[in-house]
Amino acid sequence: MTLETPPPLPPVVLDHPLIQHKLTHLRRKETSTAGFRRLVRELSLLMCYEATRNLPLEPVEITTPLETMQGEQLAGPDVCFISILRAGNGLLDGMLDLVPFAPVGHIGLYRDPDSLEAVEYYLKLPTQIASRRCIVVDPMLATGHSAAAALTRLKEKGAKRLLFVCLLSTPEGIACLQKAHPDVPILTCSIDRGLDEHGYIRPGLGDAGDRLFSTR
Ligand SMILES: O=P(O)(O)OC[C@H]1O[C@H](OP(=O)(O)OP(=O)(O)O)[C@H](O)[C@@H]1O
Ligand SMILES: O=c1cc[nH]c(=O)[nH]1
Ligand SMILES: [Mg+2]
Repeated sequence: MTLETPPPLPPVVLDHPLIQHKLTHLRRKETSTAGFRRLVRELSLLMCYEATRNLPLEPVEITTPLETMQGEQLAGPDVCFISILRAGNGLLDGMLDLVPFAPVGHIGLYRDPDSLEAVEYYLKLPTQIASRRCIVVDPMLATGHSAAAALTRLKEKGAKRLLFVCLLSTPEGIACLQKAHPDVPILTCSIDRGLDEHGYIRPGLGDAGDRLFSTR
């Protein structure tokens, strides 16, 4: 690291009691597909509340039933969400409930089961990506390869202001992502113990995509 490169910010763990309560039920193996989907939607709504904490506001004059006043509104539609397919899509519904006007980009990545490297198969981004705040969502930060590859690709396309939001992370995944992208803050609901020999998060919640879409 050079003198000019500031050290990465420590990851922010979202320790709100509602988040931790819902996360515990999400992890349970007996949670049904319907329950899993409902919990991910609720969790993503709560995560979005935290992820949008620093969005800029601008003044706006409005009239209440009684008088005119100066209120505040979000300054311009500059935020967008980027979902890392496929499991990232599970986090979109709750986020879009709160920010329904936000454009959404998709990057398709799967983990090669042997090398655990990320393989890209799809990319479609909103216009003017360079001037937007990009909230990148994926439930799982395991080795960190998928998130790091997604952020690299977004930067290649011009994105400059990025934030990565996930449900579960590992110390290994955080280290990988911070090494590749020290400028990108990480928001997570939990830093789990680590990875097993197959690259799964332990204790984790299993395969997020399979549980969301009831595959396998
Ligand atoms: O940090 P990593 O080791 O890269 O692992 C995390 C990735 O693994 C999962 O996706 P997966 O490859 O299973 O694809 P899917 O979403 O289509 O199930 C998850 O949604 C992340 O994208
Ligand atoms: O534990 C893990 C690791 C990667 N992807 C998942 O869905 N789960
Ligand atoms: Mg998967």
